[in-house]
Formats: sequence, structure tokens, C-alpha cells
Amino acid sequence: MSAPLDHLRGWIEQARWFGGKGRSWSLAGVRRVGDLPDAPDGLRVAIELAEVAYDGGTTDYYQLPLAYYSEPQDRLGHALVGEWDGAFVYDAVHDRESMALWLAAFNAHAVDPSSPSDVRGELMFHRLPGYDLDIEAHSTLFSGEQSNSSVAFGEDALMKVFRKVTPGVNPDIAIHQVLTEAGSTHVAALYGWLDLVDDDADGTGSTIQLAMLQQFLRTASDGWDLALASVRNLFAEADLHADEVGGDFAGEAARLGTALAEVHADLAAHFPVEHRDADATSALATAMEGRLDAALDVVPELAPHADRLRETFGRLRDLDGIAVQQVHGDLHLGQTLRTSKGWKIVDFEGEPAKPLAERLLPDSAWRDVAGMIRSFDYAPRVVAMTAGPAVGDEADQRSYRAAEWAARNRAAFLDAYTTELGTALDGEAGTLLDAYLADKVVYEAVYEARNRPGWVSIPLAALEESR
Ligand SMILES: Nc1ncnc2c1ncn2[C@@H]1O[C@H](COP(=O)(O)OP(=O)(O)O)[C@@H](O)[C@H]1O
Ligand SMILES: O=P(O)(O)O[C@H]1O[C@H](CO)[C@@H](O[C@H]2O[C@H](CO)[C@@H](O)[C@H](O)[C@H]2O)[C@H](O)[C@H]1O
Repeated sequence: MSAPLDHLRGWIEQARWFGGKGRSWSLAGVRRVGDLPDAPDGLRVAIELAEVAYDGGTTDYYQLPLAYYSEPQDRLGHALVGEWDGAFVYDAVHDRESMALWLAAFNAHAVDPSSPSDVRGELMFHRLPGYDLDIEAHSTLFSGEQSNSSVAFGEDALMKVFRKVTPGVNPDIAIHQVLTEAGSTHVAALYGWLDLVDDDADGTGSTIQLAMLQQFLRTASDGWDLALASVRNLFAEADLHADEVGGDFAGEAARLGTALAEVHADLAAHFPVEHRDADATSALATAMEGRLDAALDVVPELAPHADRLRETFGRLRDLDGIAVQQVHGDLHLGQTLRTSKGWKIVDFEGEPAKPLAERLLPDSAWRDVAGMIRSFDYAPRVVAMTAGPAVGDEADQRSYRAAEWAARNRAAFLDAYTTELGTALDGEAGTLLDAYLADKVVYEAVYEARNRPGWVSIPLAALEESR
């Protein structure tokens, strides 16, 4: 029997990976889709799919890896989901015994990546050649605000268990595979992934990608944390400019620009690059205008900026067309890791709130550039906001320095990006970049209003200052 619904609803609602918070929903069903092989006596690790039905008719599926123990496990008290079927049931990602089974299955049961995943109803572990796993390594669950559950195996490998799953290709796996096989130095190498070929009601099978195993970047520092540290350093130096302080970030911003350009070039070489004609470019403007209209209902404070934003989107209609390709889709400093071997980019899933079909569509590379530039604007504003109140000269000084930091790093990043690709930030590129920046700032206003209302002032202040 799968998990009883009443035990699970409350548990899902409070999970940090649950994306339906604040919406009205019911748990329509839970289905067991597989068991991890080679479990010892007294333990069964089942993968179950929970069907979350929202009022209004849409449905999401969430993956629940559950450890069923015949005896209570005191060490896992914090991860207890409930008791049913004569078992004590825990969230398996917290449990080293369960995670060891996962790793062992990648080691012992994996098939070649080219093998078709056509065995219905079975878990299919795939491995890329060239790396031996350390199956003795202990697992540690990453904490933090994440959409999925990431588990490190010692300093050897990292497994991301996707929580919200959709039948079809998971872009995080597909892009990591292509970039790994292309020898990109800007991603963590993909080691493997787990698929399930699910039985559809019509008898056809559709693949659901459940997890991804990759290189653990052991020397990594989060790009967002590094940027905040650099801003704090500047704010602490009363008389020095951004280029004079020890914590200057511009060198890193430039290296990030080069890294993104190399990733874009690899993606363009291995995924289709298409030309969108003038009509399609006009449709892009219409889509951005539509997002603004929807955003105005959520954040009415956008209204004074609406005409100017519409003008920015409207200028896309002057273009003959644009080139689109596979992009990251949700790039910001928190998706970058600085390692001793340079910058790595993570999490190629796109914006988690977007439907999968939309996330797989090619887009302009300027979307990613705009994402990073918005992050350079965010960092000093976040530091200023959390540094406590400032008045008079100190407030002026802080906002001057914040603007200086953002402008310096934006310039360094853009210069390196365009130099690496041999492109110029000419009129056409400028029109595209402005439109994607405006689209992102509108998205951020909605994101902040829904998730961090205290931060909605950040995108709004950026709009105010650019008047
Ligand atoms: N290969 C890796 N090695 C070490 N840390 C990583 C690696 N990939 C991602 N991370 C870190 O793990 C966390 C979750 O990664 P991310 O891909 O953003 O997950 P999610 O999809 O849950 O948002 C982030 O803090 C990220 O910096
Ligand atoms: O990391 P996610 O894929 O979940 O992205 C979402 O959350 C981000 C915040 O964590 C959000 O990014 C915004 O805040 C960042 C600082 O926390 C800032 O660096 C980004 O520029 C800003 O957009 C992102 O938009 C959202 O999709």
C-alpha cells in the first residue's frame, strides 16, 4: 500500500520544496512507482508520486522517496512522516541507509546512457562512463531554500532528487549531459541519472526523470555570498571607491562574463539555434507586455512605471528578428559557484514556476545576461537594506556606493561576455538587453511580493532610479 493521504498532506504543505504554498489544493492520490534495489531486511525504500490538485484544475506531481522501517529509527525523528502498514516511515533523503542504496544502485545497476529507458514501471539508473563512484561515502542532505533535495556523498558526488516532476526531458539533466560530453569546464560533470518509464492510461509509456548524480564541487563558494561580502567590504571603507578596496569583485564579474559566454557558445554548438522572424519577435514583446499586465494585479506599485516598461518592450517590434538558442533561463548569482578551477554554473532547470514545455523552448541568450545584471543590482541593495537605517550623508554615501558597485560589476561582466563572443552591444543587442532586463524586474516584483514581501522594494527601487 502507498502512503495514506491524510498523513502526507500536512507533511507536503510544510516542506520547503513544495511550490504550491499559499494556493488552495488537495492531495488527489499517492502512487508507488518503484523500490530501490538491494535493501536490507527491515528496510524498504519506495519512490512514491503525490498528485497535488489545485483548485482551478491544474495538477503537479511531487516525488516522495520514503524509507519504510520495521522498527523506529531514533536518529531520524526529525524526518518521520508517519506510521502505516506496520512500518515507521521517514523522508528517505535524510537517511544515510536509504541514500547508500541509491548510490549502490547507480554503481551496480546502471545501464549505458544510450540504452533506451523502455522497461515499463521500472527504475532505470543511467551512468556516463569515466568516473568510479565512492560507494562508501556518507550522505549529507543540503539545507537551504531549494526547490529540490540535494544530497552530497562525502566530497565525491552530489545527487539532486527532483521534487516536482513532469513527464519528459528534465533540462537540468539534458543540459548537464551535453555540456559534460562537450568537456565544458563551467559545469559540474554529470555522472548519471534515474528515469522511470511510467505507464500512461492509454498504454504508452512516458519517461519521468527522478534524480541526477553529478560531481561534487568541493571547493565551491556561492557567487551570491561572495558578491555580498564584496559589497560589505566596500561599505566598510568610508573613503575608498569600488576599484580601490581589497574585496573588489570586478575581476570575478569579468570571469563570470567569460564563463557564461563559453557556456552559451557550447549550448549553441550542441542544441539548435533558430532565427525568430519579426512576427515572432513582436510576439515576444506581446508576451512581456502580458506578463506586465498580470504583474500589475499582484504589485500595483508597478503602475507608475508601466508606460515606460511597455515602451521598452515595444522597441522589440523594430527588430527584423532575433537568434534564439538553449539558455540557462533563470540565471542569477545564486546559481554560480566559484571553485579553485573557476566559475561553475548550476541548476539548468529554468524558472521552476514555468511549465516544462515553456522551459525547454529556446530563448535569447540576453535573458541570461539580464539575469546576472539584475543580480549585480540586487547585491548592494540587499546589503544596504540589511545594514540598518542610515540618514543624511551616510544614506547618500551608501546609495552612491551601491550604484557604483553595481555599475562597475555590470560593465566588467558585459565587457568580458561580449569580448569572448566577439559581439558588440550595438543598438539591436541593447534593445534586447533592455527588454529582458525590464521583463526580469517585473518578474522579480511578483516573485518578491509572493515569496519575500519585505524585498519587493528592491526591484521597485531599481525602476524608480532608472526613470
Ligand atoms: N555540483 C555541486 N557541488 C556542490 N554544490 C552544489 C553543486 N551543484 C549545486 N550545488 C549547491 O547546491 C544547492 C542546490 O543546488 P541547485 O541546483 O540550485 O538546487 P535546486 O534545484 O534545489 O534549487 C545550491 O546551494 C548550490 O550552490
Ligand atoms: O534560485 P531560484 O531558481 O529558485 O530563483 C528564484 O529565487 C531567486 C532568489 O533566491 C530569485 O532571484 C532574485 O533574488 C536574488 C537574491 O536572492 C538575486 O540575486 C536575483 O537577481 C533576483 O532575481 C529568482 O528571480 C527566482 O527565480
